[in-house]
Amino acid sequence: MSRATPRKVGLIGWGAIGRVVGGALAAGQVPGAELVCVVDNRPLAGTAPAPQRTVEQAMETCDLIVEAAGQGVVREWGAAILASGTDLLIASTGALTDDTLTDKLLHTTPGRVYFTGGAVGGLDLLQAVRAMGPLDEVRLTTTKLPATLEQPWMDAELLRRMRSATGPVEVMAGTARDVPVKFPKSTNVAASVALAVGDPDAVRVSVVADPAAAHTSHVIEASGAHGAYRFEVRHLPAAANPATSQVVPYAVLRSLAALAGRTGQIL
Ligand SMILES: NC(=O)C1=CN([C@@H]2O[C@H](COP(=O)(O)OP(=O)(O)OC[C@H]3O[C@@H](n4cnc5c(N)ncnc54)[C@H](O)[C@@H]3O)[C@@H](O)[C@H]2O)C=CC1
Ligand SMILES: O=C([O-])CC(=O)C(=O)O
Repeated sequence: MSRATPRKVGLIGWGAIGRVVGGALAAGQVPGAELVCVVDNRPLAGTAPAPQRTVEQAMETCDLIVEAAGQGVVREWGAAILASGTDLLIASTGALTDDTLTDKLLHTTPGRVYFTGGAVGGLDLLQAVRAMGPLDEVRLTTTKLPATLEQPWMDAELLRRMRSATGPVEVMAGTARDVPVKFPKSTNVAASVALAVGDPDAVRVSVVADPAAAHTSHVIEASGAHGAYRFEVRHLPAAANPATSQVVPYAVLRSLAALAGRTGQIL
């Protein structure tokens, strides 16, 4: 059953994700949800289908805010949004590698915090498995085009290897605690896996740059007392931002449909 009154949605981030999400909302493609305003730190000059507002204004007029801007927005505004009574759907899950912030977001009321599955699948099942007890081993291997993984902290030698690579190059091996900090705009998926299994330190992550990676791939492998799990996805990158997979805005729209109470939704 749908909610009696539509959810009033504010969107932070008018980029590769936000434009598709905002366009679909404005076109009425998510019954029970309407786009009220858009927040971005760049002037949008009327290019969005709803007025540009500040985060403070969005909190006053919306009952659900979608973050599709970056980890910094989650850190700066997450708790304030929830404290204002506005629900928050987060795409930049990488901010949740900070336990203090995670704790705050999970315990600040009366708003409720949600995370989109984003670019990866299987998180619902891993969360169910985790309810039976901890997993022994969880691995994520993310492979992308080298240019989408370049970071200011990389030394000249690593950049040279990435730029001249003719095959896959591992650019970082670590955990879901430290990888999303090093690649803030391109490895949120690691933090999403960690949210599903309940422990960022338990997820081993390998980030691979591959000049032949026409598709971004994420392979999740997990095992424990109750079984073994493997999820592999290959996505075309979004044209507007190749660090983001094309499917991500549609994952956000699916999350929004669930929050708007769409019947028949797979949860
Ligand atoms: N959970 C997941 O699977 C995924 C999560 N993401 C997250 O979503 C974020 C957005 O992705 P895209 O749309 O591809 O990025 P994008 O770079 O295309 O767009 C980001 C937009 O947010 C705006 N923005 C940035 N900082 C802001 C701030 N402090 N206040 C207001 N606006 C701000 C920018 O001006 C830009 O318009 C990524 O940075 C990443 O953290 C992205 C892909 C997958
Ligand atoms: O996790 C991220 O930030 C982006 C990503 O890998 C994807 O969209 O496939």
